[in-house]
Amino acid sequence: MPKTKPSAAKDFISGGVGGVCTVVAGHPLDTIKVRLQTMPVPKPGEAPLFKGTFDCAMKTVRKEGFFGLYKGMAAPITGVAPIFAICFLGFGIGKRLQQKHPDEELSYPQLFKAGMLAGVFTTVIMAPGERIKCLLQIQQEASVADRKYKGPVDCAKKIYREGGIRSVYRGTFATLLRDVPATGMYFTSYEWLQRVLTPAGGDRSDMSIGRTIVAGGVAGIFNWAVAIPPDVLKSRLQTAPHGAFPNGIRDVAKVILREEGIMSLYKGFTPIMLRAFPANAACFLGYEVTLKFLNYAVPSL
Ligand SMILES: CC(=O)O[C@H](CC(=O)[O-])C[N+](C)(C)C
Repeated sequence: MPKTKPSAAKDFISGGVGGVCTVVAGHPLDTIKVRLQTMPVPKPGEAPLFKGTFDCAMKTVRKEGFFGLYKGMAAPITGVAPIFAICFLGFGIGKRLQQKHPDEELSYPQLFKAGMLAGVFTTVIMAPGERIKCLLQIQQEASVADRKYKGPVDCAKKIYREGGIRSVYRGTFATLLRDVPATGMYFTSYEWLQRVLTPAGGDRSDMSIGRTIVAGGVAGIFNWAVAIPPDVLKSRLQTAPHGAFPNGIRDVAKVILREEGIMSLYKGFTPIMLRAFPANAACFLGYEVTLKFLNYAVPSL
């Protein structure tokens, strides 16, 4: 008999709590990342809008106040909780599909496959959620009245009016390209570190706060090491004016490589990596604590 009953409902709820923790811990650096990735290319002799992560943070706080860094958070908070809920649910399903019995320890390639399935599951809401989030994050007008999009619902309505459901789902393939391998990496590295850091004779399923923070933070870094280049392409595609890239991600890749070079595929590297550790340590901690609580309070769920 397994020590606790694995369940889709527990994975879903705990994943949702993990998602909320991720956003609260990581949104300011996510805003900086999107602004660096999408700032206009400076003309010859012109200074770039932001010189780097710190400059972008300082200019944003000076111009828009501290909460400028939290711009666009309503969309991820409402979007990310279900995304992470579905992600952890998908990972649980992916694991159970490969297990012969609930106690069977999966190999790393099997964990990777379960993670990739989770990446496919999340894209249905991740793609439109990211499109809305990126469009809101790049607005730099200080007053709401001057902004094109007043909030996530207004943004969703306007992009739908502009180009229908295709516009809302612009960047779906790019999102799959980013999240399928990255999510495989995410869960495999988390599980690997949990196993490696469990002391000899200890039990991996006994939660340890320190181990979870390290494994979760490093899993976030591994996730983004794979995800950054497709993420740059995705952000550009999702924030471009209607009709700018008729062939989608292929056109974006061609233009970026021709005009800005291969290194531009790593734009936003510093804020991404600075955010990755705390945001994902918070995520897995939120997930594990909630799961432990549910196993204690409603073991039969
Ligand atoms: C792109 C993204 O949401 O990555 C998640 C980690 C993070 O830093 O937000 C991981 N995952 C795609 C598995 C949800």
